[in-house]
Amino acid sequence: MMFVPFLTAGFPTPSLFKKMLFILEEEGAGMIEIGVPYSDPLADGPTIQRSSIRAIDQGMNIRTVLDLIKEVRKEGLKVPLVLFTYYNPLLQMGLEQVAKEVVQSGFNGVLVPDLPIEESQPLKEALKQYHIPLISLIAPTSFERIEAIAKQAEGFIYIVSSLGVTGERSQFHTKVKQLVQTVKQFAQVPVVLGFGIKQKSQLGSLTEDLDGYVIGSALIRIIEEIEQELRESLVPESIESEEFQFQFLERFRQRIREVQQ
Ligand SMILES: O=P(O)(O)OC[C@@H](O)[C@@H](O)c1c[nH]c2ccccc12
Repeated sequence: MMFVPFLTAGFPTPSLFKKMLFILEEEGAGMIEIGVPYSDPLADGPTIQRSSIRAIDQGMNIRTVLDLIKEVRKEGLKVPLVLFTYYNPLLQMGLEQVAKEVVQSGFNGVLVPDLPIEESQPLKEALKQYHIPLISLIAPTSFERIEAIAKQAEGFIYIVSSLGVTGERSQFHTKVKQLVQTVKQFAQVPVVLGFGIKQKSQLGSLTEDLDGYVIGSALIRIIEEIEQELRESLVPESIESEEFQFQFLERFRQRIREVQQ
């Protein structure tokens, strides 16, 4: 079962974000989703939105995210990375340009949550020249639509466990098992599940049909908690200090081990 963390790029600071990518790789992440913070995030719950606001305040946008990833690749990060972004910033940049820069900066896939499959052809074609898959999201919907999306999927399929926005949930929708099995039946690529997962153990028997699980909001909350703890105990140290970052990353590593249990 592949662990697929989601991080908002540049949160809580660009330097800690970069270092967390290396920790996630060391701790066994199979792939990492990198969220470009966006001011009008229709599918993001409150936790992801909070992290986006802070990242935007620190200058994060599609451009700076591509640059950050180029840096971590130069520094030796190997784990596959998926660019997670809304469609508008891509349209503004121009799809041809996006495709070129996505591959140059070292991303391995692209996921655009507000791009319906019916409108995805231009981006898919642009990315195809560089062999970059456009990842499909599947939410609870009709059998026919699941079949259609699953059959054309590239890279992997991301199943959204429930309708609504991202965020931790205490229980999954009762139909999730059925949804996962339906997707799996048609999929030619790996299938991962996301939305509302705090820890691997929560998946129970779903692990039998899945290839991976995504954890987003719970990780953002862990980051906020560690930051808070350290601000209270290391009062004079700034978040940019070596001591703060060292302590932060040690605690982060520990928590990453826990969510994979
Ligand atoms: O936060 P959660 O509940 O762990 O779910 C992952 C999710 O946040 C991440 O994959 C994501 C962030 N923004 C999105 C928009 C749509 C679909 C998925 C996402």
